[in-house]
Amino acid sequence: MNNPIDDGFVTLIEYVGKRGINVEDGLVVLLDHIQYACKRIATLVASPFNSSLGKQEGIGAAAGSDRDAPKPLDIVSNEIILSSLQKSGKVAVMASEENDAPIWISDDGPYVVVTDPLDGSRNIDASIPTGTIFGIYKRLEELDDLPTEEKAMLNSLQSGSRLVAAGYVLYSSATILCTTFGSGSQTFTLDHSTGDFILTNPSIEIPRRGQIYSVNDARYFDWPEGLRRYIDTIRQGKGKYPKKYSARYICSLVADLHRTLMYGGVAMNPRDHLRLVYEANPLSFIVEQAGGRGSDGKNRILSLQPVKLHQRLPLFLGSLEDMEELESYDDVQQRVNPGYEV
Ligand SMILES: O=P(O)(O)OC[C@H]1O[C@](O)(COP(=O)(O)O)[C@@H](O)[C@@H]1O
Repeated sequence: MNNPIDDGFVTLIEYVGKRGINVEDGLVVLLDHIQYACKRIATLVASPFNSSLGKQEGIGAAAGSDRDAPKPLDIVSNEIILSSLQKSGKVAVMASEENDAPIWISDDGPYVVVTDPLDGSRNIDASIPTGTIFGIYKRLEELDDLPTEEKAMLNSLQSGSRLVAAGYVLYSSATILCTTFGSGSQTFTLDHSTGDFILTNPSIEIPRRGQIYSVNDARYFDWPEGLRRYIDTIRQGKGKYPKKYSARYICSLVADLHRTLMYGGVAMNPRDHLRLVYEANPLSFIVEQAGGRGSDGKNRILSLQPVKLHQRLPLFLGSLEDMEELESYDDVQQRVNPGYEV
């Protein structure tokens, strides 16, 4: 018999609280705090007042002079996430793009969180989509007796193959939370009327083939020969899939990946730019769990052992068949990486 009070909708917390999948109670608590932080960030990026943050003394100037300098919203988003993780009582250490070193939170927190709190933030002034990325590991108890700084770093440098969960939140026309707990990938859409993330796709399946490539192709002349040949081939419809590919590039990693998950194809940044620990690893886990592949052009991302917290690498994410074809060109990593201004 149908439950008379069952409205057919499943919220994120109901989903992880056993209606969808079985995860540890501690992880449910942690996710609840992460989703709360992301809802606050969603409000912030859409706020009419966020541009005034850029006028805070010292911050705006730094952002204007250095392309990699944190933008004010990056900093605020970082603080929002840190505060939620602290309040969860479930986190030992947080490693973020915005902090030089990991932040030790609690000796008995069972989890380690790696995050890019606000990716694509240089797009904010134009209201282009942005995103939050996170990955969750278990704390390595065998490191408990090491000095704090050391165990904070080693816990944060776990290989992506040890992720227990990962997610991203896309702040766009809809706010979408995409997760994986290692058994498929799911999406939830924020219902602004109730403040709940509602399950909208319990099992994302990236098409085995797409017809879209996503890359900043102003860099064409800095690309290696293999990558040029690959892109020239697929855009002329001369690849293994005999259709002419289209290009789409938002320049916001989460948005470019989300579209790729929905429609198939490849999203790439062939130069050493994106970060292994808190961008490539969590997103590769999600893509693999959706049936796709994440690679640096040669190796499976999740098999790489991080050696530095802010380690950069070329990143290719997408449909299985497109990725196999791309990698068969061998020489697809952009080795010259001149300082692009925009
Ligand atoms: O300038 P490129 O090589 O096109 O890089 C764009 C990529 O950089 C990002 O903006 C991230 O870089 P930042 O962390 O420096 O903001 C991604 O969102 C985007 O996909």
